[in-house]
Amino acid sequence: LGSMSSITISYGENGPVFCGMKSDGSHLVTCYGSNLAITYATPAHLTFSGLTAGNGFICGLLMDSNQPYCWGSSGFVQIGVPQPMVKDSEYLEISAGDHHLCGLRKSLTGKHRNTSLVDCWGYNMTKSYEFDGQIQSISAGSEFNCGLFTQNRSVFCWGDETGSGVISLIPMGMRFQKIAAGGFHVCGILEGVDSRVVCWGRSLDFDAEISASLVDSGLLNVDFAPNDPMLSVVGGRFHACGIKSYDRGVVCWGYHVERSTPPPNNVRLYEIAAGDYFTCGVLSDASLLPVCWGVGFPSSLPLAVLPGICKPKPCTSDFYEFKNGSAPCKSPGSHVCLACSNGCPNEMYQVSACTSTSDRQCRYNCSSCISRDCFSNCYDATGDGKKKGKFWPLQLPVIVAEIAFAVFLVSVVSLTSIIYVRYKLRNCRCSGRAFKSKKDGKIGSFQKESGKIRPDLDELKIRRAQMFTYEELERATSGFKEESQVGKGSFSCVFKGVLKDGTVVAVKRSIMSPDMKKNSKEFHTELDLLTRLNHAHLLSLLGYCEEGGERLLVYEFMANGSLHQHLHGQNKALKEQLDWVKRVTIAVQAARGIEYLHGYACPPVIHRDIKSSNILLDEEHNARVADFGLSLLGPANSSSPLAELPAGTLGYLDPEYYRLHYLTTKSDIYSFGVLILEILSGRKAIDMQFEEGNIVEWAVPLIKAGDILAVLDPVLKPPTDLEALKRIANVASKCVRMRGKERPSMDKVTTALERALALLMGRPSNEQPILPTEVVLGSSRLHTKSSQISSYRSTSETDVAENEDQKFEFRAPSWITFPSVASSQRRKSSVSEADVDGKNLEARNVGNGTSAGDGLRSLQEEIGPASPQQNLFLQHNF
Ligand SMILES: Nc1ncnc2c1ncn2[C@@H]1O[C@H](COP(=O)(O)OP(=O)(O)OP(=O)(O)O)[C@@H](O)[C@H]1O
Repeated sequence: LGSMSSITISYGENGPVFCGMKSDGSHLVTCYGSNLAITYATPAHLTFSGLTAGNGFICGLLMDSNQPYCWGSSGFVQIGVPQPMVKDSEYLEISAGDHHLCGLRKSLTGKHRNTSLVDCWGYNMTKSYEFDGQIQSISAGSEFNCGLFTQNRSVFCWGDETGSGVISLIPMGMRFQKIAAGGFHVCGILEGVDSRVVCWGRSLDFDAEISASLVDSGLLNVDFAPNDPMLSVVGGRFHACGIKSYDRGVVCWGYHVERSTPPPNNVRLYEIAAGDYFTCGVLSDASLLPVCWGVGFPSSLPLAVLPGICKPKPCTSDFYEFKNGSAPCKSPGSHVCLACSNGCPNEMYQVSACTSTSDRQCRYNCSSCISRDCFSNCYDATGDGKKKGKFWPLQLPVIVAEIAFAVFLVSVVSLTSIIYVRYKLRNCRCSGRAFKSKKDGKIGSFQKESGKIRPDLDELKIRRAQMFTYEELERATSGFKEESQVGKGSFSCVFKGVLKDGTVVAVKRSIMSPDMKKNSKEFHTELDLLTRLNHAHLLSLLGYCEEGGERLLVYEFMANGSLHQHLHGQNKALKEQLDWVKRVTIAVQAARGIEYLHGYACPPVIHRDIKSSNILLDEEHNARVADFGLSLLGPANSSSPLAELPAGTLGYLDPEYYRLHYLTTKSDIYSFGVLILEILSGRKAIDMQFEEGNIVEWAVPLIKAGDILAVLDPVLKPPTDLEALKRIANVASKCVRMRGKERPSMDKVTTALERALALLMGRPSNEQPILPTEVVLGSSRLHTKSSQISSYRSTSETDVAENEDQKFEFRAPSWITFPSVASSQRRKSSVSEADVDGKNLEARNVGNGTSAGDGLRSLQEEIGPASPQQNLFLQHNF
């Protein structure tokens, strides 16, 4: 949609893609997004002078031939050079709508010099159009196009206006600097100093009844076009955004759905481009990175792009030449011209006008500061004696008042904190004593009864991470001697240790690598996350030590090591120990741990390194997910991915994330799918001793062909009824689908695994909720706790019991804890096993629109016929 630019956004059922011309002056294109047909086909060696995009495709204007070249997929616009192409025709500008592309031919000469030709290709549009008058620029909407005449600065539009009314609503007698078409509307910036925006068309028609009813019902929000002077404007499907002239800030208007990210505050942008439901802009700083807002796209992208098109003529007045150290344009005599800002933001005055090489400069007016920015700037700028003299008399009273208020505030806060801490310390001492007495009394006898030497484990966990000295841990692990070592990771060694009080722990010691920064980062990530997370199937952190260059983490000791050791170790007996019920139980428990990370931690945690060596087993083979060194706090909404460089382990790494750097919780789902295949087959994720070394490539075709027996681990006898394992294999093959969007979410995976486990154990359960975790899975962890509580209660020490109860309350601060309820009980949503077991997943995705989605759909029904692709995209995104 819109006009040709250095950045563009394609949309459609295969997902959005942002493309931009590289910032290095090479005129090459770089793209980012989930439509593989576009990202894979992005030409690596073709150079372009500008870009435009439609539904599922991108087109660029080739630098060499001045002809369009398109890539991606479209049923209407030919990929490559669109045809039919009039021989030797060259274009000044191209612009794409949903399913069409138009190109403005280079100016004609001679007696035709006052005629303009526009060639279009695609849906309902393939034709050469001739217009009287010179056209300066063209801009494409969903199913129409508009042009701006050079001489009288008036706008004309052509195409299908059934849904938009853009042709009949064109404002008369207005002169425009530039125009931008959106889905069903057009906006233009008026000539003159006020550079106001005027929009017309049905999608921004605020009087329409439909808009009013949707706004009233709270399904959509509508903002009105601002009166601010604008430098640039772009149109999305039902919204428009502009860059304000005085501060290069961004403002959007039109419709936006509740869940959409608002335009960023306090950023300055050079250029913007709109997709259908989101918009991106290039930051006006040295980074030249895009930032995005709206629905369904990351908020920042890791690729620097050019902020404007290279044009083969010098910049006119009102424009200045963009320079970023290196030359932004390859061809000599070409320049990127950026519009000069007009005016200055509040509290500022203009110190220099826009020149041919720089924008106008503004400076804070220190005598009328109100905002913090202004104060800090003026404070910094007081090297100038005169200013200083003027500044202090005016601002001194304000500053004195502020300092007095701050001192008062700090005193109140400190006093409250001191009272609170003293109160807490008193409680701590009490519970400490109580605990001691418990240890001497009933509790001690309980521990004796259970025969375990884990006296302070729960106490440690309640206090979250305890700080250990290096000396303590060195002593606990007998000087980190080799015999104490129980495992080794890429950046750490793990030792078994016994603390002074008898607690058996695992101590993870970072290997001193040259990349200390990375070590330290992983250490702090894990420390930070684990002190806040709390779930029966996540490995608990007991403490840490950070002394000099040493980084140590102290965990509960998992007596049975890792799942990897069991499945792939030398000891065959270990493998046989894990029968089918135990293996599926481990899968369910690990799934619950991950489900907690994705669905109950806020914001969600993406583990990024799910694999069998990170699934640890306690003395009863209950699973805990471990190793959070790579984890990231994900976006609250999994439809808006993070832009992250890939990290993880080969064989488990989500291919979509690996190739596109596009990270959501669905990347963990892929790794978990690999883990299930590993559990079923006993094969490693990558094992080159087999002809097909990649477990996914090997197992998925067999599962799809229904040959489950060929996949199952030959070490174990297959169960008599294969149904449960078949279902699990099907879940795995859905988890490892190439496209993240098509993989099930973790709660659906957990439900399916729980039901398969019940089936395997001879309790087919389809409707009734599954028993609480620990009952089905036999973990003693919570039984221990409840028996502890009841044993405390049975004593006369009621105060002790209360204290213990308080401890349980205290265990769940900002993170939700749900250690004992089956996921099928937790979830109110009508997730059925069919979601993952096969039949309804896709259908459900499509039909599961939220109320906002319904709102948009009805809006679309009202304002115009949506193509099947549009419908799909709407349904998918809302
Ligand atoms: N709490 C624990 N109790 C018992 N053994 C453990 C514990 N934590 C880790 N281990 C053992 O140490 C091994 C290494 O763990 P670590 O988390 O450092 O690395 P990794 O996940 O195997 O590898 P990488 O760090 O390269 O991803 C584990 O596979 C496991 O066998």
